[in-house]
Amino acid sequence: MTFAQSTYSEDNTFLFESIATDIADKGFSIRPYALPESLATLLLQHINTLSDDQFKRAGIGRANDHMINDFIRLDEICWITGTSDAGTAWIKWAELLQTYLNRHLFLGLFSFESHFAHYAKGDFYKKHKDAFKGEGNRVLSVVVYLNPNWSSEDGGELVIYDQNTSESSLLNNNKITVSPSFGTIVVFLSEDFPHEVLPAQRDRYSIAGWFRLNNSIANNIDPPS
Ligand SMILES: O=C(O)CCC(=O)C(=O)O
Ligand SMILES: [Fe+2]
Repeated sequence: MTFAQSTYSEDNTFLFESIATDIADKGFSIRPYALPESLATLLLQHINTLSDDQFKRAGIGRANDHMINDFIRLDEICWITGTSDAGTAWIKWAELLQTYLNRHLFLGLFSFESHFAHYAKGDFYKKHKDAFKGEGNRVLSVVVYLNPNWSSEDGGELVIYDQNTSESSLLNNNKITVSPSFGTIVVFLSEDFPHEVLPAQRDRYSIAGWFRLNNSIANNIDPPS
């Protein structure tokens, strides 16, 4: 059995159940150190083998609207296509999550796209949304982090703005701050949560992915990315 196959068969039921419950309750889920260890390790090993020129400056917008904007984001990305054991294992895991969430939350998730991201020292991604209402496009965002021994001085936190939190969290300005620590998983409804990445003080590695609707169902002509 290859590593990819063994990761595929690992039992994720408890994890997927907690993610589904969180999404149903509040629209997002933050699960520290939750990615199956074998998968997280495989992804980290793989990311370490990627050379600088396999990463490209990330843009904003899609197709004709696509552009690089230094004031909005500085990270570099590498799309995951499943040509490596690690990429295949990751995509399989995401498919299992997709199937589970469709079965339990009826989200109608149809396809998945994802990329590795590298934020070098000083890089950030300003407050943004991953999708806009009515575009019928990205439904659910997932981010996992691949940074062993991340400390608070290393910055690079993900800040999620929750417009609907109860009064008890008003003290935090309706902000949820997530450390990009190894194996932490964040999942949220793409249209509902503006978020940003604070400047990283050292190299920060992650995967960002999006589950989408079937675009023919969403009645939206989907331009290639
Ligand atoms: O890396 C993160 O914490 C989030 C990245 C992000 O928001 C994005 O790529 O859209
Ligand atoms: Fe984002």
